[in-house]
Formats: sequence, C-alpha cells, structure tokens
Amino acid sequence: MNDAPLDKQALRRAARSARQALGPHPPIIAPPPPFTALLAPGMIVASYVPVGSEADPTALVSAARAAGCRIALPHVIDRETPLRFLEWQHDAPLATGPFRLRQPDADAPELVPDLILTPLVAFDRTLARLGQGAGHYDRAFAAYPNAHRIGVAFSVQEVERLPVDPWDVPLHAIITEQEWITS
Ligand SMILES: Nc1nc2c(c(=O)[nH]1)N(C=O)[C@@H](CNc1ccc(C(=O)N[C@@H](CCC(=O)O)C(=O)O)cc1)CN2
Ligand SMILES: Nc1ncnc2c1ncn2[C@@H]1O[C@H](COP(=O)(O)OP(=O)(O)OP(=O)(O)O)[C@@H](O)[C@H]1O
Repeated sequence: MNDAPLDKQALRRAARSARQALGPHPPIIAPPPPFTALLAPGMIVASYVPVGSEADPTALVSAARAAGCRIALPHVIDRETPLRFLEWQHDAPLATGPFRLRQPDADAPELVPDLILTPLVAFDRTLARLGQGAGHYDRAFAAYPNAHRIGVAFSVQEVERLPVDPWDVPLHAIITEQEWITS
C-alpha cells in the first residue's frame, strides 16, 4: 500500500510544530563558508522572504549581494501555476501575494537562477526535502535542473527518514543554524 502522502502530511505537521516551538527568537542562520565560496559576481541567487516561523535567509542574501550576485524571489499566483523567479533589487518594495507571501511586482524581470535557496518544512540526512506540498519547488527544480539547490531550515526540522516520491529532486546541501549538510 502506498501511504506516502499521509506520511508527508503527518511529517509536515510535526516539523511545523517543532519550528513554531522555537518561539519569537529563533536562531540566526549565518552564511557557512562553503556557501559563501559558491558565490560569484553576476550569479543569480533565488531566495525567499520567510513567512511565519520559517528560517530567515536574510544573512545569506546579504552575503550573496556582497559577492555581487543578483537576487530573485519566487512569484506565485496559486497552487496550480508554476512559480517564476523575479528580480529583487536591493530594498525594492514587495507586495503581499497568496499564502501571505511577500513578492516582487509581477512585471519585474524574470531571471534564470544559478542557485536556489529553498525554505524547508522538513529534511533528512540524505538531502531529501519536504515543502508545502503544492509542488512549486519540485517543478522549479525540474525546470532549472542545473541550478544549485540549497535548503534552509532549523536543525529541529530534521527527521530520521522522509518518504521519497518519483518527482522529488534531492538537494545539494542544507544550511541550518548549526551545520552545512552535504552528502
Ligand atoms: N517563504 C516562502 N516562500 C515561498 C514558499 C515557501 O514555502 N515559503 N513556497 C513553497 O513552495 C512557494 C510558495 N508556495 C506555497 C504553497 C503553499 C503554501 C501553503 O499551503 N501554506 C499554508 C501554511 C503552511 C504553514 O502553516 O506554514 C497555508 O497557507 O495554509 C505556501 C506557499 C514560493 N515562495
Ligand atoms: N515536475 C513536476 N511537474 C508537475 N507536477 C509535479 C512535478 N513535481 C511534483 N509535482 C506535483 O507536485 C506535488 C508535490 O507534492 P509533494 O508532497 O511531494 O511536495 P513537497 O515535497 O512538499 O515539495 P514542494 O515544496 O515542491 O511542494 C505532487 O502533487 C506532484 O504530483
């Protein structure tokens, strides 16, 4: 019997609770040296603006801007439509979109990411990831197979082993407040 979807939902609930239990002052995610070493002038780094108790990638974005990278943010319309990565100029205003997301204006330039920082709901040591379940990042990883895929999470979001579906694309690395995790 294939009960993976049920497993994923239960795992999401548990990981979100662990993340929320960190409270109003969660740990800071600092850029690990192997991450900074990947950055180069002109590189397109896709990040995200955290919602709720998600890990905040602000220090990673600052490191990327300092290295001369251009920053993109996901722009989402609904669950069904694939996301697009749109340029986020330094300090440019963002608008509130679906799911309380802060995102660039829909007519900002669309960029092809070299590196994608993706918010995780849960992860495991094999670099498998669990997201929101709408398939936005799974589809983005399929659309941009050459982009470097780096998950961002708190260490409490680690689980023993995630179920893996055929469409799941593993990460290259995960950044937590404690570790740079690679295979
Ligand atoms: N900060 C952030 N930006 C992101 C994502 C994300 O997970 N986090 N995405 C990742 O794909 C994409 C947006 N897709 C999303 C798809 C579904 C839901 C969603 O169902 N949210 C739940 C709340 C989940 C919670 O309790 O944390 C909801 O609104 O009911 C959110 C975002 C792109 N941008
Ligand atoms: N390349 C793809 N093309 C079309 N649909 C896809 C693709 N990859 C995944 N999907 C769909 O997206 C959904 C992803 O569900 P899943 O529970 O695996 O999401 P997830 O692991 O939380 O990842 P995500 O962060 O991408 O939502 C599934 O319904 C799947 O059929």
